[in-house]
Amino acid sequence: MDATREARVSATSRIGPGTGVLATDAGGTLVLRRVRVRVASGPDRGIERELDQGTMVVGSHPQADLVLTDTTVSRYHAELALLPAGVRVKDLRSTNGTFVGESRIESVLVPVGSEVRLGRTRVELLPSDVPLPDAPSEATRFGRLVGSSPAMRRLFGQLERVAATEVAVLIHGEPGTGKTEAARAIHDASSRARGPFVVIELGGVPAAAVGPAMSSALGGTLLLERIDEASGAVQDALSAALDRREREGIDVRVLATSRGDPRALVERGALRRDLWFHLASVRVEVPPLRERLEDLPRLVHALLEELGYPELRLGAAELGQLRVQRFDGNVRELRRTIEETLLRSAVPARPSSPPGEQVTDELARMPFKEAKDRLLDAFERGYVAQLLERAGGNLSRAAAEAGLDRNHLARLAKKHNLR
Ligand SMILES: Nc1ncnc2c1ncn2[C@@H]1O[C@H](COP(=O)(O)OP(=O)(O)OP(=O)(O)O)[C@@H](O)[C@H]1O
Repeated sequence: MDATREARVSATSRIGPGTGVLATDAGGTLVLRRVRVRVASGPDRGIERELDQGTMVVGSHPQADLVLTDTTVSRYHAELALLPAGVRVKDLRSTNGTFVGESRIESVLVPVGSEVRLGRTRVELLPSDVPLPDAPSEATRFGRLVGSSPAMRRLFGQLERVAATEVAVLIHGEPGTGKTEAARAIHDASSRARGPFVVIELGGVPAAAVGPAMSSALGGTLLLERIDEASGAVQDALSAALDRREREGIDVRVLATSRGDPRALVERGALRRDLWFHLASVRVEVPPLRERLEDLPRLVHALLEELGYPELRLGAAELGQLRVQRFDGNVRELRRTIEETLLRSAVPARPSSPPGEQVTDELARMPFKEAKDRLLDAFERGYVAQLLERAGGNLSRAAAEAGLDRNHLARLAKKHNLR
């Protein structure tokens, strides 16, 4: 297998099945991103080729993938590679150079829609997306996320699809909707499930923590929590870490979450554009709870189960009350509401409730030794009284029954005034 072909196969397996790269279009639909490479000037003007997988070598040699007759173009002039984040343009040591804008480049990642120049020929990299069928999943659960509403089943369909690939995914949605759970579930459903799942909260983290987080996720998944809260310094560190990952082939899949609308972040300059290309070519939105109230019964059941009450069911009246809540805090707020309801309604203690029911409030407030003596005293008195009663006051019989020394039992009986 020659080197180019090998690169093509490995690039294809990197971007998953089918031809093209999984991406999200402006309308939020998953698409297979392909690029139409169109010659925009020079003697071959008008020629077009689809770049739908792996790499394309452009040059004047008849065996190049896109052959140009321009005499300022070298035999193997440049290589284009379709990646989830855009198109990598690499100059193959051409005589007259490869340019993006005014800059002569060696290797650079450019967004789809860019133009590059080889010698005197301009080449456009045009989007040529193929929409993927957006069928809702049959499942009503994905990892720990539950829901049977069309909105959640559509999300599950998208999550199943992205879990089968290696692409970076930006998960966005309101607070408490389940973004972290969605990321965890992607990892668990992916081929990296046995590798580490490392979470780094970008709000407030020092920039120096980014590199080590990437290293500790080797072979697994790194979740960048809340990129909308990353400071400029953290964004710079992230950008450097992602570049290094690509250059050195570091084996880490990256997922990210954001509460804010990620596109607006880029537009107002709050998120570096290159991070957008690296992290947000695939975006999935977790819908707010108020838009899927039909999920409430199932969610309540799942949360009760998690809280240790699998046998409990909420009545119609209680569910009705939940339905009129605003749930600005989404599923996290629902969880809190349920916890509070459980406390208020004094649900019987769970089997796993902490030991020490005999410790009354009064005992609990005493110094430890005093409380312990008091409790032991009460136990001794109760135990010995019942024992003697069963033995009809016969000390020897009672001692034998309880496995106690007769004299010891006599002292205990005396101490508690039982004889
Ligand atoms: N669809 C769901 N099914 C079951 N539990 C859920 C679901 N969505 C969220 N939860 C639960 O709600 C809580 C909040 O979820 P999570 O932390 O994933 O939200 P988030 O969107 O990442 O929040 P934030 O914006 O604060 O980072 C967790 O206890 C999670 O288990």
